[in-house]
Amino acid sequence: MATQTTTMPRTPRPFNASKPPTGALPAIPNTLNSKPSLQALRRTSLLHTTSPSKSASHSFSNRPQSGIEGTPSLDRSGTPKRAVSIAEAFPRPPRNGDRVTSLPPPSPGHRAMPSSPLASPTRTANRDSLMHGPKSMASSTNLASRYSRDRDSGVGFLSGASTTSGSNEYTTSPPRSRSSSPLGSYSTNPTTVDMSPTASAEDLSRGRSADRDGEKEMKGNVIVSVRVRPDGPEDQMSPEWSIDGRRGFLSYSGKDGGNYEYDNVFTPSDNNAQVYEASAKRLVRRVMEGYHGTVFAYGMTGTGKTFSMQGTTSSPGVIPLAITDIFSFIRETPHREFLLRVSYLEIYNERIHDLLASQPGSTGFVPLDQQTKGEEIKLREDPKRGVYATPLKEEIVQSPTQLLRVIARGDLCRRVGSTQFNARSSRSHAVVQIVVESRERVAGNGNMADNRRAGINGGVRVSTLSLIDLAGSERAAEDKERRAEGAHINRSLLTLGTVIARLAKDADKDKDKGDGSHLPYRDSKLTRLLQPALSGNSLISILCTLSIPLAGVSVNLTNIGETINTLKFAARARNNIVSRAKKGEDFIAGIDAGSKALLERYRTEINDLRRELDLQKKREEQHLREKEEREWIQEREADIERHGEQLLEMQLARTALKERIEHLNRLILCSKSSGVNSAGINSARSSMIGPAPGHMSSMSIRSSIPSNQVVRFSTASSNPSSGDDHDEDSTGGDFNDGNATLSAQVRALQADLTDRNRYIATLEKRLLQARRSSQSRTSFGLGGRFTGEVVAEGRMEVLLKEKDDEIAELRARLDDKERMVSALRSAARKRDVAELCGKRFSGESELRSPVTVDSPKTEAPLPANADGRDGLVDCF
Ligand SMILES: Nc1ncnc2c1ncn2[C@@H]1O[C@H](COP(=O)(O)OP(=O)(O)OP(=O)(O)O)[C@@H](O)[C@H]1O
Repeated sequence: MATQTTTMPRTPRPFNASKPPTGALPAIPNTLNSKPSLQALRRTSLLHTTSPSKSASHSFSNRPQSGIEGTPSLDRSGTPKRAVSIAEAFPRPPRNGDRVTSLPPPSPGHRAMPSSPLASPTRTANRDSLMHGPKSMASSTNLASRYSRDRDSGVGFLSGASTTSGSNEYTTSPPRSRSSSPLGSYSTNPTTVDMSPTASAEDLSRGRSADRDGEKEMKGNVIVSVRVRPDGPEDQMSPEWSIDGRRGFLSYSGKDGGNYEYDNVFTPSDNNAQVYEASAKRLVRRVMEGYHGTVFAYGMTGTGKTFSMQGTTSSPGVIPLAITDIFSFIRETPHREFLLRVSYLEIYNERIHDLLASQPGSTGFVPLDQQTKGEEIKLREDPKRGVYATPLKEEIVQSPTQLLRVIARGDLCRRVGSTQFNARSSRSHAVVQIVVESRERVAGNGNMADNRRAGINGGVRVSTLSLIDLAGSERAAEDKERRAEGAHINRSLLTLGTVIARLAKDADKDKDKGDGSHLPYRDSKLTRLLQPALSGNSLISILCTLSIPLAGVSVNLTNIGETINTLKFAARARNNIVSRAKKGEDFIAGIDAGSKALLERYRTEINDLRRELDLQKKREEQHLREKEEREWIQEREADIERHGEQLLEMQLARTALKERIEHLNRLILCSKSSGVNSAGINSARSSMIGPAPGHMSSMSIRSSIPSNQVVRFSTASSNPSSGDDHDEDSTGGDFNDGNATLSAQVRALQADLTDRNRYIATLEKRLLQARRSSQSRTSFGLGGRFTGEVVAEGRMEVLLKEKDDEIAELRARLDDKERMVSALRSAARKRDVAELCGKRFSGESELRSPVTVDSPKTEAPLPANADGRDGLVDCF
């Protein structure tokens, strides 16, 4: 026996690769002791066939009275069966078709099955073909919908199209469920109809309808199926075994044998697709509608649990088919939005490991003790969430491929070991958990406000689908490690059996309480994890796998015992588990879903992010506006600076002008002073001095004459002794060269005046331009927007006004100058005249007496002004 372990990906195990175990197996508590005879079974079968309508009429009234083990009537005859079901919420799948696998075996061509599981006819189809004659085979989807229609019409099973396979003939089973009996001998099964406020209208109407006529078949929330692994051709099976797949019966006539009835009995010829269709498909769809659902495979090692749950590439099992259906449902339900998250854990040697957080061995073949495993997971209990494992990695998945990939990754980390019965035996219980969150889709952001606007009050609905592949029960192995693992596996399975066996008593005892608090759920991690499902909060489908020996093959009694234990386990589960599963309420965000519904949290987060995005956008716009404003301000500041520079320039020009004017004034005064001592001038002055124009000019000029110059003039003029032409030359400065110099000064002054006029005109023009551009910028729509600009504009106005004033002043001065120039001219003319006269006069006097020449000098010395300046100034 190989004892090596591996983390290699699982590959399909070869058909009949292992033999059934022969070792001792843990005993399952047996609360059902009777062993119905094969005759009783046959009688039942016969009645099933001949009077199908009875099933409906006895749906709720009687418990089965047959001696079939697994029906509560065996030990609690007459006691109402406690199986609870939602009205149509989790309907039983159609019964098996013509799958009676009892001796004598069917004809060889009877079980010809199509190779593709999805395209293959289902058992229900087979049944249909038998009842209604051969018809073409429809797709599995069509079959499902037809099944649904028939169920609603009360027929309970497929009708209509079907197919024959070769020359096979099939019969359709009558509508029935575990709560119904064609014999009319089943005890009453008090069925709980989910009339909770969250039940859909469809559910309610179905419930009412079922209550009303009592003829409609009520569907159980707990489906128990048995699958027989093919150990060889079915017709070579041991004659002690009889399988009626169509009716869900299985009997063993050997030692400790009995007759058993289940919701489904799958023969070796049934493939994975058929198993899924009948045992899990409707559960999966109900999970999508808001119910919690649990599917688990139980059975002896090597009997096909993993094969049924995972399947192979060519024959996908329950898990991949469920995943396909989940996404089909999402596609078919456009008015809701979904969020799926998946976790994958294993219970190995009573320790929980997160398979999604673990790393598989890189070499692919790593001894168990060397396999890297993630952090140990603890189980916690919460009133809302029930029992859950934490911390557990959950991955959000968006497509079937992604989900399958995640699970495949977890599979790589699952502990697998070689045992006597299975080369790749699962050494742990593996739990895939898919959490489905859904909510009504609304236009807008999908927040609660949008919901209210759309008239939708509901929040997020959360449901969980648990798909569990249990480790197989096995006898004590020779290998120490395998033995230790086996002990843990067997102990947990034993606890599971014990809990299930005591569920019936528990329900009787704790009708009021019903919390199962005294049940040994805590004795193993497996039962603790399954507690919510076993205690009634979940729809359950249990698939028990077993292997039936071939005829003539020596049978190990231990194997037989283990097979019988599996059958008993299944029977008890079917009778004792009571499911009160209700559709999950829609959690309103912030109340219940706060910690649970990721969808709501994501929606809230999306809304928050959207708000943040809007805010960001606004901030960006604001930033852009501010930037533009800054740029505008900078432009204005540059303008102001430019204006400032221009102003400065103008100020400089003005200063230059002032200086020049002063200079010119000085020059003019000097030229006047040059005539101070001249008699001609003095005499002319008396005629020049008029009260009117000269006075204004003199006042104006005097005001701008520096006092030192005046003093100089005064000194010169107050010295009569030296006041002759010669003296005048010495004190007259640059212009003391007589008449010619005076005319030159006048010309220079005129040129200067022209220059200044031109310069002032330029200044005026520039000022005008500056004012205009400033005004146009201000009126460009931005004027007055900012205080700084207003201030700047105000300052500009003031400056411009100052400039205007200055120009006016300059103009006035210019006028003065012009007047002064014209006065000078006329003075020059008079002087010329005076000189001429003087020359003539002096020529005559020279002839007579030279003394008279000095007379003008003494004649009228210029009176000094009050400030001591030369009085000559006043002649201007
Ligand atoms: N219905 C079936 N049809 C074809 N092959 C099957 C079927 N059931 C099981 N097998 C084969 O039997 C072998 C053992 O099956 P599987 O590993 O699924 O058993 P198991 O119950 O999971 O065992 P363990 O508890 O040791 O993990 C595999 O090779 C598998 O391919």
